[in-house]
Parts: sequence; C-alpha cells; structure tokens
Amino acid sequence: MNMVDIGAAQAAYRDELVAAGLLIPTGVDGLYGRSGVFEEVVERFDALVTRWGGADGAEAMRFPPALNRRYFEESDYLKSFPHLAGTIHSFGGDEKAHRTLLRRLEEGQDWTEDQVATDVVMTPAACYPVYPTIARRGALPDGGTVIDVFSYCFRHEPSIDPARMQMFRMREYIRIGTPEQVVEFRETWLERGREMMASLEVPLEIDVANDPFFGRVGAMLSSSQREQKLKFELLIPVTSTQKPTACLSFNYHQDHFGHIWDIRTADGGVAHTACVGFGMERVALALFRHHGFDPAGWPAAVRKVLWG
Ligand SMILES: Nc1ncnc2c1ncn2[C@@H]1O[C@H](COP(=O)(O)OP(=O)(O)OP(=O)(O)O)[C@@H](O)[C@H]1O
Ligand SMILES: [Zn+2]
Repeated sequence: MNMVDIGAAQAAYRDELVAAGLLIPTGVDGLYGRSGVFEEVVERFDALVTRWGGADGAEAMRFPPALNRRYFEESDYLKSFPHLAGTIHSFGGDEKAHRTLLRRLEEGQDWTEDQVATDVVMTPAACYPVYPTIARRGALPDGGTVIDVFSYCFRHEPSIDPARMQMFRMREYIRIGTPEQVVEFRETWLERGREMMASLEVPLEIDVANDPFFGRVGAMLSSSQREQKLKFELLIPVTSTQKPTACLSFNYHQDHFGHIWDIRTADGGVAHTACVGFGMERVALALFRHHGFDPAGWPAAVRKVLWG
C-alpha cells in the first residue's frame, strides 16, 4: 500500500466506526465522542492493566487533563514538540475589546486577538504532572517509587486516522529511581506488555521507536533516541498491516526529568525515570478491528480475560 492507499484505508475504517456508532463525530478530525460499548471496552482494559501492574504497589494519582503552565515550560516540551502543544487561552480584554470580539465573530473574522494565555496548558502525556510532584516531596525512598496515572491527553495532530486523535486517554505506570531500578522496570513491562496483549489474541510486534521531534535538530534527536533504544512501541495493525499502530509505549527518559526538577534518589544521585503508556482508544480500536464491533461475539478466551 502506498501513502494514498493508507489514507484511504484510514478514512474508510473511520467511516465504518462512525457508522457502527462506536465513534461519534464532532466535525473535527481526531475529536470524537465514543459509545457506551466503546467505553466499556476501555474500562475493562483499564482494569486489566491494573491486574498486571498491581503487584508493583504503585501509588495512584489522578490529575485533570491540564498542567500547570510553569511545569510545562520547565519540561522542555516546547523545545521538542512545539507543533503538538495545546495551550489554554481565555479572553483578557476590556469592554471595548469585547465589542470588537463580538463584531468580528458576527462578521466571520478572526476574533481571537484578545485571547491571552492562562496558567494552564493541555496535558501532552499523562506522566508530566508526576515529576514535579515527586520532586516536591524531597529525596526518594530507598526502592524509588512507582506511580499510576490515567489522563486525557491533548496533541495537536489532526488526522483522518481514527487511531490518531487529538484528545485521547493514556494510562501510565511511571518508575522513578536509580538507573538499575528504572531499566529493570522497563524490561519487565516489555515482557508483561507482550504477554498481556497476547492474552487478548491480537497480532503484535514490539519495535524500537522515536518520538516525533520537531525540525532539523529534532531529526537528530529522533535518530539518537533510536540508536540508544530509549523508546519501544508495541504495535498492532489497526488501519493497516504495513503501518501498524503504536498501542503501548515503553520510554526510558534517562535523567532528563530527574535533572530538570532535581529529583534525587535515596543516595543523593539524580533520579532516572521510565514510563509505560497504554493508549486506551488505540487498544479498544485494535480489539474492535481484530474481534469485531460487537464484544458479545468476541472469542470466549478474550472475553474471559476482560470480563472475568
Ligand atoms: N494521537 C494519538 N491518538 C491516540 N492515542 C495516542 C496518540 N498519540 C499517542 N497515543 C497513545 O499514547 C501512548 C503513549 O504516547 P507516546 O507519546 O509514546 O505515543 P507515540 O508512541 O509517540 O505515538 P505515535 O508514534 O503514533 O505518534 C501511545 O503508545 C499510544 O497508544
Ligand atoms: Zn510517560
């Protein structure tokens, strides 16, 4: 399949999902409502992740899908992914500016001139609020820590690919500790992720990957990330077998976040971090793709894994 065919296949599959009622269109590419059936699959998968991750004794934290703008600025996200970021702006003008806004709106012109940045930005990945939070507590305990998060995330990447949304949910486990603790966690999850997804009887492969760093410097960052094998993805065909979709990712940030927020291990070293991320909508879409649109008809073994 060439790129045109891949695009056509994505559009066709999106239409099928909409026709089946699983995705509810909003008129914006990558922004969908979902049906009750879709949500039930997300919930069952979320519970499955908890069963596989539970033994690690992770501390659960739930943040709203927005981030303190200061943390976002400190995180270096704008250096790497300015094209994906979503900032939250609000009207900051006086009454005269308000009249101008209404007139422009009426005339179908750009009305956003007096929108000013607020103190919050959209969360780009569920783990971002965790690092500054952990840093505030002071040095880590001996064994380091494991945190469990679940959040809507925003990325400005409108696409006809139903698996590439602008707002989607990410469950994550985040390991913070010594390099050894963190590397071991990622190894463990690479295996667990494979077994867990195999139990759902979907075809999968795990491969080295890179983040979509921006610009020419970004291209260098991408290849160095691949060379160092800092990111792996678990891929499942959703709209194309040739270009399977990243449904889980396994990221090793080395001391990037530890350094930014001065997170310290018990022995005073700069903490390393890693996270495993589960793309909830992508996993649901993969299950619908391989087992059909009606979960009642899914293979008994898969139903048992999800519904018990
Ligand atoms: N635009 C999106 N729509 C839906 N799910 C997404 C999207 N981007 C990422 N995810 C999910 O969140 C998980 C963690 O995010 P991560 O930044 O690692 O994505 P990614 O692997 O870089 O995705 P991709 O390479 O497809 O852009 C991914 O494994 C994926 O399942
Ligand atoms: Zn993460």
